[in-house]
Amino acid sequence: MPNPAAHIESNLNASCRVIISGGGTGGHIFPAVAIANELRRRRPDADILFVGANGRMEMTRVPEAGYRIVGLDISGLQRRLTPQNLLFPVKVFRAVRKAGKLLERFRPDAVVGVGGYASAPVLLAATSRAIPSLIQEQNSYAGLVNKLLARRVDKICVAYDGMARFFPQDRLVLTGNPVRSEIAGGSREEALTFFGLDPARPVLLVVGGSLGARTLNQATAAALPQLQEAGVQLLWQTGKLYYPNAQQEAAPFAAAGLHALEFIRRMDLAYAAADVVISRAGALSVSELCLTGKPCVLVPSPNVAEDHQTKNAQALSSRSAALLVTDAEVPHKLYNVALDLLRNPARQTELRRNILPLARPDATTAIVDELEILIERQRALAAR
Ligand SMILES: CC(=O)N[C@H]1[C@@H](OP(=O)(O)OP(=O)(O)OC[C@H]2O[C@@H](n3ccc(=O)[nH]c3=O)[C@H](O)[C@@H]2O)O[C@H](CO)[C@@H](O)[C@@H]1O
Repeated sequence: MPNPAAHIESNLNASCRVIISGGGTGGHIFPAVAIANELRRRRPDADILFVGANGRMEMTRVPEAGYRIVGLDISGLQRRLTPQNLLFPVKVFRAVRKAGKLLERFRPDAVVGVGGYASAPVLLAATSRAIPSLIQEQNSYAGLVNKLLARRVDKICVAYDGMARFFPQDRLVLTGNPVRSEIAGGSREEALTFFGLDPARPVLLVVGGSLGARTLNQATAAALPQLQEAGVQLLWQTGKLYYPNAQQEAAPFAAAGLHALEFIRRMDLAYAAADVVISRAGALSVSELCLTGKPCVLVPSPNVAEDHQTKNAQALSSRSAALLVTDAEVPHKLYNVALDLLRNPARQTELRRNILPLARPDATTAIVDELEILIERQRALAAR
């Protein structure tokens, strides 16, 4: 097995060296990219290295964002008894050892964990070497890795109130979720040209989270004739797994402006093009909808820990800042609600007015402020 540490060069003259670890889904990866971008904006010579899990989404998305990434061979513990589970402790042991070698070679001033498998070995190795560490927790219900490591790390940046039930109060900072800075800056004109859409007709964006959502895809496939009839254009993000089918289903509607897309790299333009968004209620999707002020129908995934997406969605729907349709209601309700909203500009304006104040545009800055404190502390210690 190749040793990832062996190939890593580190810039010992950089004003700081930081490792950012974690991933698995976009909800972990893109906040990590937002943190890296802000650190690089402040310190253009910062040496930033990502560590992810081999085979997971971060191994392609992070290089696309312009950063180096090293993959560890680590996966999650299955929730039932499987042969892989018997090997789990061995895998963790090996991953922690590799992470340790990586740290010794790269010599980071600080390590950031954003949740997901790869953050566990890196944070374990870092904290046992007294390297300063920071966790960013995106959800109102703490992820397993973050919960397990909370007592070992220096700072825990959270997006919701009430997180002291998971994390030690003395390390907690309420910052909000870091959203990539370009997300709210897309121009509608550029977006319509980019996606080849007609400026005279409304646009609906459907996003099933970074992996796609079966229920949304089934309902969207069934609604294609209705959308065409209504003159609505569609950007339908399907996720990798569902794309081959969805592409076939959408092909006859392409001339009417209804498009299936596996993954949207330019989410800034997708939001800018959209009049209305149907979305899963993952933490980052919700933060981005707040920041872009999009009228939206949220459909929380029922398959996540402690039903946290329902809580994310209710935080908005209870303030009339978004509409909520449950996963079970989707087949008979979702497209009636979405089409009503598309036909009702006054309701769109009301939702926009209510969702915008819920954004936390300074979240990334606040997290990188915390990170810089750790970096400076470490540099001061090293200079002694
Ligand atoms: C099923 C599951 O486990 N979902 C979790 C996962 O969601 P998931 O990975 O779907 O994450 P979010 O909804 O929080 O964020 C999705 C991110 O991917 C980006 N994006 C999405 C689609 C696309 O085509 N292009 C693109 O760039 C979005 O702009 C956003 O930045 O992590 C979130 C944050 O920990 C959790 O709240 C979710 O409950």
